[in-house]
Amino acid sequence: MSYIPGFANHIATEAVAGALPEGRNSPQRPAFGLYAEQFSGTAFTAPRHENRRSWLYRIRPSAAHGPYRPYGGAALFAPGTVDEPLPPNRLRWDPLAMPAAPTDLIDGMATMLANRDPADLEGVAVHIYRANVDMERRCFVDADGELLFIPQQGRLTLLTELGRIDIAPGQVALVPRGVRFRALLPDGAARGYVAENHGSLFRLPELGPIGANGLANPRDFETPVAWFEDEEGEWELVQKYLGALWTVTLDHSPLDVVAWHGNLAPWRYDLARFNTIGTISFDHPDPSIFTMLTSPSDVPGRANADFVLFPQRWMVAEDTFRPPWFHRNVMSEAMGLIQGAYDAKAEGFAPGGLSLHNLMAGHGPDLASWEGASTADLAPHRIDGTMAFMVESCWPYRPTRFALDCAERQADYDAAWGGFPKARLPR
Ligand SMILES: O=C(O)Cc1cc(O)ccc1O
Ligand SMILES: [Fe+2]
Repeated sequence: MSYIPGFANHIATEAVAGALPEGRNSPQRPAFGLYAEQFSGTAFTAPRHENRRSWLYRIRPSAAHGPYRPYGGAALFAPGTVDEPLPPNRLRWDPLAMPAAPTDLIDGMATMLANRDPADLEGVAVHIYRANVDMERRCFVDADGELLFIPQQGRLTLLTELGRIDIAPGQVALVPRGVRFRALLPDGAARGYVAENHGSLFRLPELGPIGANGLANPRDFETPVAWFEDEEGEWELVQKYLGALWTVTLDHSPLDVVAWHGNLAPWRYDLARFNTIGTISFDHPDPSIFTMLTSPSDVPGRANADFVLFPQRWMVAEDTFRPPWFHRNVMSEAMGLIQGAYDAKAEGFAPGGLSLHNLMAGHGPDLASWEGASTADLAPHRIDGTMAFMVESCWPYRPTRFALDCAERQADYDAAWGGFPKARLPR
């Protein structure tokens, strides 16, 4: 399976020679009787540099379906968040247990945190998936936002309308809003995170004085070439729409796009390609230096969602407390860990776990990390074998009922900041 490098480039690809019209989008009779369909990710009138759309040439129009009915499965996926007053508590979870029964990616999705209503076209939700069977004769489509898949355990194959994406822990993939797909699990079991962005599309951040290169470079994003399946018989299509799940039965696989062109398409990215930038003098920079993707809000500089990476890297700062400092922010921080240990949390934050430090919550290094980093010899030191991430949002997150009540929620997270010695002022 091959991929085309670049971020949001205009691509033209066909799985059958002659399927893609030349020089026009909507010929009177597309080749082979294919149906031409425009697929938009932004308003028609969005500024040119933000405008994202593709033209799909498919075996049947995606309009060919009956009425959707409420979907009875995936009880933990998009159940809504608790509406009681939200205490200003920090929250943390151990990795969620793998399911005992056969469970595919969609039924294995547990929504943990969300903010805003998908109908606002703002906000972001954080889900965790645990799955052990392939999606067979079953597809999923999210009308509520683009899906950033962050595997933590086991490979994922995403068979999407616009091509096939293979990812493993250490890689991420993005499926745009409205792209139908099904997921296969080559390792039999998989766990990971999904950031669902209801707001403006994720893009690469501005680089300012960093210059023309650095952080995630556009050439390292990979978009799959056209791929399709021509399958008949009963197929289920589950849709997430305005915060609820719906199902419809089709008489064919909806993954029937034979050719497409445009700049709205899924991609994958290898996190090892991230060009991490940090201090070579003193002080720990703000975590915005680690931004891989950003979804701006309407307020300049205040992200609807930032996807931020904390990769393995060298720490060389002189006369500096090197891990993240103590802080309280107006932004809200959901964090996950793909591999290794996170430098601000010596204890209790396991790969596959999740934490939430919401609006103005005091947080930072736990006691053990603070003790270690305050007394460490400041020779150059490499933080190895780690990859943490943050989904930072200007909208405070609310947990779901499941997130609050599940056995994996740590009852004693506040203890991470217990036992700090009092400062000793001169008498
Ligand atoms: O809270 C965290 O661990 C995330 C974080 C990391 C960092 O390097 C600086 C600030 C920050 O919020
Ligand atoms: Fe933080």
